[in-house]
Amino acid sequence: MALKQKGTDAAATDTKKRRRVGFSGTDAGVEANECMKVFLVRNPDEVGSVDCTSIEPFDLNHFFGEDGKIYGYKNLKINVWISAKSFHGYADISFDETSDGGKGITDLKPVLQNIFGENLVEKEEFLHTFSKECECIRTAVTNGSAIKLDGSYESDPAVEIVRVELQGAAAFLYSRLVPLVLLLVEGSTPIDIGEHGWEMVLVVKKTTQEAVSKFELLGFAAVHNFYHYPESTRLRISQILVLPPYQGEGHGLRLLEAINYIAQSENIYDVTIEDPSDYLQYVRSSIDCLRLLTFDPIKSALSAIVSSLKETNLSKRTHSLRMVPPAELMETVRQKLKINKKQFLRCWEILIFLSLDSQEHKSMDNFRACIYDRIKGEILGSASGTNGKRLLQMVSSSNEESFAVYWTQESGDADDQTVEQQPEDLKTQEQQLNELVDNQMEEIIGVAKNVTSRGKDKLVELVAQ
Ligand SMILES: CC(=O)SCCNC(=O)CCNC(=O)[C@H](O)C(C)(C)COP(=O)(O)OP(=O)(O)OC[C@H]1O[C@@H](n2cnc3c(N)ncnc32)[C@H](O)[C@@H]1OP(=O)(O)O
Repeated sequence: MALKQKGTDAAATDTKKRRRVGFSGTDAGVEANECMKVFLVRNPDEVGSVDCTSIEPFDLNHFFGEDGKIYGYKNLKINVWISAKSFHGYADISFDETSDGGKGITDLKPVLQNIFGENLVEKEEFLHTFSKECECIRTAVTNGSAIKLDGSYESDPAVEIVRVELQGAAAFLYSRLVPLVLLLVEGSTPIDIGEHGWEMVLVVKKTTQEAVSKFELLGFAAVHNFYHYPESTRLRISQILVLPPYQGEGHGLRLLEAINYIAQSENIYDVTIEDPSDYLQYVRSSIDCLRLLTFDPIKSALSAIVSSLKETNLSKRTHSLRMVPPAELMETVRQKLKINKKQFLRCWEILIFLSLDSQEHKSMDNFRACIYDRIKGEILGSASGTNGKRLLQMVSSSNEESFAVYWTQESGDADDQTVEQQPEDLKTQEQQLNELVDNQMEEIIGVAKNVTSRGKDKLVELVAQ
């Protein structure tokens, strides 16, 4: 890590020699997101340059204290280069002056250590890693087994998917990847590689020069195999990351397909994803809907619900119409496709939407009314009818969903007495519900569009049922 005051040489890194100046007024600090940049580099020539691939961490602020700010520096710049070959990092820190303007001078070293750990090295060592430390990917890959998926990477046979147990060389590789995981996978913490049952699925690109194979890592997923009573195993995708230069090229999708393939070929109980990001959920639902479009057992149940949505008038309903599939169908989907119940329910709504004519107002209104009733039921749960409930959470059965918290306006419940609520500050429960329904409709429409553009022929078959 190089720490330097602008206009001075490396010798000036001694903090004691730094000139201290006063800030006019209290030091407002600078957000880490504004002064820190991270670059992914493939060769030594790029080190020190800010014109190479920069990665966009979801939020650097959260590494820096409660308010995400760095105090005591003028014109601070933190540039970190990460090697795409060994995943070592080198940090260059520069600033004009330091001064305690009332909030101290943030000690940057421990924060960077928290993110980059032992991967962070001095410049000279970092430059050496490009020739010396290229082996960690190759060693991990050589210990793994390739997964061949039909139609996958036909256009680029150099790209391979490899499955490795998370121990030895693979565990070492994972430890090198931790900083990228922390920076790019929101809310992540390093997985405990000492725990039994972890594996990684890697996407790598192989180049062979002078009979020596070299591998470039494009992405990976960390997957946990855990026991399911009485005698099966579930697969939980804990972290999935496609390196920024390669995102949007289909690698995330292939990783998910490879994991589905493993689950089906080894008769795993089902596949779950731990707290999926919105985009990952979108990619996952797109794939699962496409798989379900050609899965015959869903067709009759789907066509029955579609018919009732076309015929019923739900606008004056006294009880809710539920769009849930039959329990035995959920079980068949789990057994054959390894799609867990929660995920199948999501896809089920998307498939119903895809089977409806968006120009037919009645069936679309009915569809929305069903989504509304479902969300309302999830939120109010057993408390429906007691509208005064102040705080509610939606908890997933598969332990993979986010929580939602709602306040309602009505009082009367003992809990309400503890919170001072100004009616003008609150949205009504109805508004909150409608917002949620709008968001849900947006998600459904987003996936439906993608599925339509990629599976037109399969869709024609489905709608013709
Ligand atoms: C559990 C967790 O880890 S949650 C956190 C997930 N990870 C992150 O957020 C880290 C940063 N992001 C990433 O690493 C990646 O963006 C990921 C893993 C989320 C997705 O991987 P990517 O390689 O970027 O996505 P990929 O290219 O495979 O797919 C995305 C696009 O291809 C489309 N696509 C391509 N082929 C197909 C196909 N056959 N069927 C359906 N969709 C397809 C997808 O629909 C999507 O299109 P769009 O965005 O243009 O509408």
